[in-house]
Amino acid sequence: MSARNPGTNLDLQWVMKVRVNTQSVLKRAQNIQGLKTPKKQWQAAWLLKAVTCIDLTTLAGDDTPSNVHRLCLKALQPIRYDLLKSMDMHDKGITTAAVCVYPARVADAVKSLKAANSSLPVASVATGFPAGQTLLETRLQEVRLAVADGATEIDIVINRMLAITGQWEALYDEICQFRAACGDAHMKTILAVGELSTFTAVYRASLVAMMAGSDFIKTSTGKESVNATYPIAIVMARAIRDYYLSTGHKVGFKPAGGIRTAQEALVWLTLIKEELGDDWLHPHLFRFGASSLLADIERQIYHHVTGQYAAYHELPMA
Ligand SMILES: O=C[C@H](O)COP(=O)(O)O
Repeated sequence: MSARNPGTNLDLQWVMKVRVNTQSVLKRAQNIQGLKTPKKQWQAAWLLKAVTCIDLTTLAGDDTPSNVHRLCLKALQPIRYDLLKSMDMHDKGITTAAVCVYPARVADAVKSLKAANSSLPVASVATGFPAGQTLLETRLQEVRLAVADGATEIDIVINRMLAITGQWEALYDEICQFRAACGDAHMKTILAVGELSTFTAVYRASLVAMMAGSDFIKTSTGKESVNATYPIAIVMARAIRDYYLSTGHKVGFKPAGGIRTAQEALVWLTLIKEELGDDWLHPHLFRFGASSLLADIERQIYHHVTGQYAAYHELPMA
């Protein structure tokens, strides 16, 4: 990951003066979706880039040490070796950016990666994921325990009640406390945008999260009914850009929830390139939070290499 965002004091005046123009955001999103995405070998290259930006995720009630182990092995060899060899990419060390699990599974992931002699980061969701409706002390302790178990990235969820009711100072204070509890672990702040009522609220929550020292802002838990959408991403990307122009600190962006196809991944990369520029097209500033995107990307790469579509059973998945 890159240099950390140290955060700033809460600038409430800035937060409150923001107004987002819904129509122009929707128009921009349509415009981006209409742009041509790369084809042939350029598409394959972009898809490999997408792979390196995935936080390969399992966040299920029935997660066990063995499926976390499989997830880790898949993160370390995300694309079948023979396919990479055909593209002369077999020796480029392509892995996903991280694995992402529940706090209780962090130790399993750390153990599997260590056994594989890998330093791939383990990200843990925390702070009462997905609802964030546990007591503050419990949420803080969850962060500390995940870090103690070896997580080097923590995906916190914000207290939506504070954002929905406009208690920005209280939200800032909570996120600052989470940042302190993270210590050296990088903090991604999940806004759960599907539960915030307006684009203006999304922009304000993004700003507050960055002022409080988030290293990334992330759209969703994947458990809300509305997760990562392109219009919301534009609002968050503009907040990231404005924060960078004002403070000089680059904050990363992580869309998450419902991103399943290679074609969507290409649109997301286009959106980031258009809105934030090439600096953000790297895992230290951009991640996909996704549990099943990799399967489709590997399938498209199989098609690129062989000219045929693989059955899902031909590609070993986490
Ligand atoms: O942070 C990651 C999300 O929970 C993943 O959501 P997904 O299962 O819809 O890909």
